Amino acid sequence: MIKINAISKAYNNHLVFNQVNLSLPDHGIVALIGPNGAGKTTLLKCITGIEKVSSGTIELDNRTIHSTKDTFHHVSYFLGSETLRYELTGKDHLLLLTDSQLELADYYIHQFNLKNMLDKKVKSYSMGMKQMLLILLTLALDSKIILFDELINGLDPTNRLLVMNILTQLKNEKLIIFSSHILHDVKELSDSVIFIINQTVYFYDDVSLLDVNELYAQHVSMPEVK
Ligand SMILES: Nc1ncnc2c1ncn2[C@@H]1O[C@H](COP(=O)(O)OP(=O)(O)OP(=O)(O)O)[C@@H](O)[C@H]1O
Repeated sequence: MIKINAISKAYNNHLVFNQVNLSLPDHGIVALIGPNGAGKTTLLKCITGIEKVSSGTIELDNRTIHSTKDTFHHVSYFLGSETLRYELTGKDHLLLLTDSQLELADYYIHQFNLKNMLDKKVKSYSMGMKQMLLILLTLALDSKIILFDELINGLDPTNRLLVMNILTQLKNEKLIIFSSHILHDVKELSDSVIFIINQTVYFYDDVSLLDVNELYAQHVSMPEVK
């Protein structure tokens, strides 16, 4: 469904990744890992069409993605809380949804126990509350492809488990790609892994055959724990 053909991406003269080829599965959970600044967010933005690739192509169902217009009905994404309107309440954000999306939103509001916070303005939300509102909105769009940038890093253990359970339920029908620095979550949640390091992108299609900590340690020097 998503096919990445020899893409390279540079910001001015700074090369982020070079000659990447990937064929992503049409459903399942893919973790995106790599050190700070490796290019995880950039890759997600290229898949959404927010960022243009410098060369190569990304295809969605055999059609090249040129901009967000090409992914609008197929890809929903969670790329940070700056997309929220701070003077509006959580409920105001739901007004953007269609009737069927609202129905789905109601289901997730119940599952995540979010009812109480929705009447409050987003500016009064904690980081985790903003994250939960974004997760709610992203899931309610019911897209076939869902991208989450640092999805669960800021959630408390209850919300983390609730979100992980929902994603596990959805993975048979959707492709979910989430970036994370928490290797434990990667092992627990994902079916496959994209690892970005030194401008190179590796894809491991079966996480059960992979030692994620070992992979990371092979490429990134880690300080000793004192
Ligand atoms: N809009 C931009 N203009 C110029 N350089 C950028 C831009 N966005 C990202 N970069 C650079 O591209 C590289 C990759 O950044 P990116 O945000 O994709 O990394 P990341 O893997 O998501 O990092 P982190 O784990 O810290 O979130 C970094 O060197 C960053 O400075």
